Amino acid sequence: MKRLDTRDPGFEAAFVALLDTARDTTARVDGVVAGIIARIRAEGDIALLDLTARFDRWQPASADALRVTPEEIADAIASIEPGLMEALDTAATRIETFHRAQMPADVTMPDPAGLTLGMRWNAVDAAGLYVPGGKAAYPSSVLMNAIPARVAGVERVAVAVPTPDGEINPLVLAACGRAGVTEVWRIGGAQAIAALAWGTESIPPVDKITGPGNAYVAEAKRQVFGRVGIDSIAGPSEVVVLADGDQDPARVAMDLMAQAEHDEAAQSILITDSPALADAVPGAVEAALATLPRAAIAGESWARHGAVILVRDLSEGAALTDRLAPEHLQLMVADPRALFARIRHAGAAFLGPWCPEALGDYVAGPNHVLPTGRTARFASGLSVFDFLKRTTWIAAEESGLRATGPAAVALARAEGLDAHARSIAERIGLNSF
Ligand SMILES: NC(=O)c1ccc[n+]([C@@H]2O[C@H](COP(=O)([O-])OP(=O)(O)OC[C@H]3O[C@@H](n4cnc5c(N)ncnc54)[C@H](O)[C@@H]3O)[C@@H](O)[C@H]2O)c1
Ligand SMILES: N[C@H](CO)Cc1c[nH]c[nH+]1
Ligand SMILES: [Zn+2]
Repeated sequence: MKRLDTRDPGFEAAFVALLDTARDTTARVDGVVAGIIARIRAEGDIALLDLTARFDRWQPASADALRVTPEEIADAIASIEPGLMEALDTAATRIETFHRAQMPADVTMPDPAGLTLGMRWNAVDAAGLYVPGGKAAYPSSVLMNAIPARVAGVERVAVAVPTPDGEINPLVLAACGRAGVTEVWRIGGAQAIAALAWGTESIPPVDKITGPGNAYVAEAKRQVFGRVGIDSIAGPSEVVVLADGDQDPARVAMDLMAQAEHDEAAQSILITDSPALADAVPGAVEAALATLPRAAIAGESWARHGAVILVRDLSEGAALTDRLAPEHLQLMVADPRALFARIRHAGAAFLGPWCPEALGDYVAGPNHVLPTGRTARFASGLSVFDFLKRTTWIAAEESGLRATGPAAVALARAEGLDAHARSIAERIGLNSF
């Protein structure tokens, strides 16, 4: 864990180093990922089976075994104890309500020149949803991906989830069932992203790939972009807790560890204007780690990428937060709304000491698939918009073409594009030359 203080002369260099640190598990994974994608493109199912055996330690008998059967989904649902199924249902209902509220309306705009202009939203035909499964199972990520896809109206929804050692978490399958997903593939990592993007003999390609994952998944999504659409780069988890001196160090510590326990490459940062809190939290983190089953992962993340930054005041903290553009931002201060108004770059914000980030991971309603690695400067969390695209349209009668066409003809002539000019001019009897 790094300790920084904005009063120190070396602060700016240390902060820039923190911003620039690559958090990938193996420093650079782009070469490995390019090799995996090339193999899937060249060899299809054979490569998929081989890479699944290598990285997930599971050797399927044939490509048919890669697809989860409807009976397996039904059995999984039946095996979940009712209280847990109720919790899944609460989460699903709340996520659906929030995402329904996001649905945009089509636009139709009659215009005084006699044209009618519009914009229509359509869902993509097929979406591939990546649900991580290497170090933890994520039933919640099934809901966060599949519900917006369904609300947007995507016809084919295919889930890819790795099954390390062949084991699949029943709650993941139950979440697929609850979200109405019937196409589930036991594949993970870069090979899953490549298979969804390019297709194999058994897996038809999709148009858009969404969902979080580790460094290999994030890099694979980056590399297949263009062949398919992607949402954001939702890589190893991050949180910035911006807290004042009235906060309980133990609660702050547990919130930091809640993201650290995802991955050794996760990053948890405390920014505070309170020297006392800055002094207390590292000890509270050690105390929390002593009680956490995933202490090895969380401790490694905290040691490698954690930071405590002491600032002169909360405005300075807000400015640093904007530079970090974290995936999650917790504002544990007396007036969180006022402070939030001064911060522009974060994937999702959690306002007040009673709003731990983990609430948003599961049941609040907004999506937990969020941009990481400072990409919240330009990207947003997953939403129905990721499964929709716009088609603009123009309807013209003769009068509308006569009113607006001459200007287009003039511009087409100026660009030297004769066919453009004549396609309009000859319709309205204008001498184009
Ligand atoms: N940003 C978000 O919205 C969000 C949400 C949930 C989870 N997460 C993140 O998702 C990630 C989940 O990671 P995970 O590892 O548990 O599951 P994962 O499914 O993302 O990755 C597992 C896969 O990684 C591949 N892999 C592992 N080691 C490899 C190697 N050496 N070479 C090639 N491929 C390799 C394997 O194919 C394996 O199937 C965590 O970083 C977590 O923080 C992010
Ligand atoms: N915090 C993760 C996003 O970074 C999402 C998640 C799922 N389950 C628990 N947490
Ligand atoms: Zn989480």
